Amino acid sequence: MQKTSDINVVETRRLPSPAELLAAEPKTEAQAEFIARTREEIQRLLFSADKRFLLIVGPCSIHDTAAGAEYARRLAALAREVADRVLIVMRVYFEKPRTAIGWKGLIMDPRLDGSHDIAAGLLAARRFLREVLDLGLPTATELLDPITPQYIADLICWSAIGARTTESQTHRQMASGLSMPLGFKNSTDGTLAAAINAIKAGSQPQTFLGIDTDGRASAIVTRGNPYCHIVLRGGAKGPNYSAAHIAEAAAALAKAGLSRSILVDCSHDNSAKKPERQAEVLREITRQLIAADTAVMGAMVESNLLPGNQPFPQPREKLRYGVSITDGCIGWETTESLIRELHAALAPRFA
Ligand SMILES: O=C[C@H](O)[C@H](O)COP(=O)(O)O
Ligand SMILES: C=C(OP(=O)(O)O)C(=O)O
Repeated sequence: MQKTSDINVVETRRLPSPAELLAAEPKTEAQAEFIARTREEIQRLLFSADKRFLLIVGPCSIHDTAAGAEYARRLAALAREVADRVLIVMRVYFEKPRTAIGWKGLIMDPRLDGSHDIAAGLLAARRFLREVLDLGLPTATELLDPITPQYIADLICWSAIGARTTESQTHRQMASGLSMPLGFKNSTDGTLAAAINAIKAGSQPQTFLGIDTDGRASAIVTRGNPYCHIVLRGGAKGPNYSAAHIAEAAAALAKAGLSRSILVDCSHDNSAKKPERQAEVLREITRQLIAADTAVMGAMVESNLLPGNQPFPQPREKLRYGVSITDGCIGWETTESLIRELHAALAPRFA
């Protein structure tokens, strides 16, 4: 018979089922309690009276878990110092959405060589998340492939749907079944409508195709995620973190009957992809926060051990330790002083 399917498929590699991976790298009772407690704290910060500031900070992507762990240790110590006014959550990003092509993250290609050993990537991701949680540091990630959550979502405290996928029904349905507070980024063109529609869809019950914990194709029936919100990340026309932009976004949310909770991503088009500009974005939203009632509940910053980024692909042995291979980041020294500055600037809120 004439072949009509799999014409462009070279190979189908079986992966362990989610249940098998969870059994190989199980979460502990203490980790489960920490995750549940932190998700509740984040929910309170975003949607009710907790005045603390939510700061999601960390590398654009984790490509070297040893450097990631060093970063996590430094951040955990600092997080404890500022915990009275700032809730710090580490960016632990394993899946990278690409504008066109490029390395798609540790889960998809853990050896950074195009071998795409996804089974090893999923295991590395779970191991690394558990390491971060054991430091007492909450975890944040972008969920990109709709199958990934079955393997790692139980270890995630906050998640994002990225600017390139906020308009996707598949991702909105996935969000409706996720157990953690979740931010939809505004679209890459800077418009808010897709994110607002995504919050509506993500907070409703949905039925869609997915896999169960044994990896069997299944109809997944969800309850709706009540903790969806928007993340402003700027767009093709420029940044969207000014007081006027925030007021406009808050009005659009209110008009749609949604809660006025906003996070600002200091990176991406809010910093014109110039990592050092993130400091100015964070300072500006802190000023807004102190000056008046604002819908901004927190921010996101891309930071690594060392500043900037480095070209990739290149041979692994030539990569500089602690430097991003995706978007440019601020380095640890700047990160530390910026977080201390934020903590000091927030004092009037707690007077
Ligand atoms: O945060 C990461 C990047 O901005 C995103 O993955 C897109 O990257 P690219 O435009 O380099 O493909
Ligand atoms: C890809 C990211 O952001 P955005 O979806 O806003 O481009 C990111 O935060 O890594």
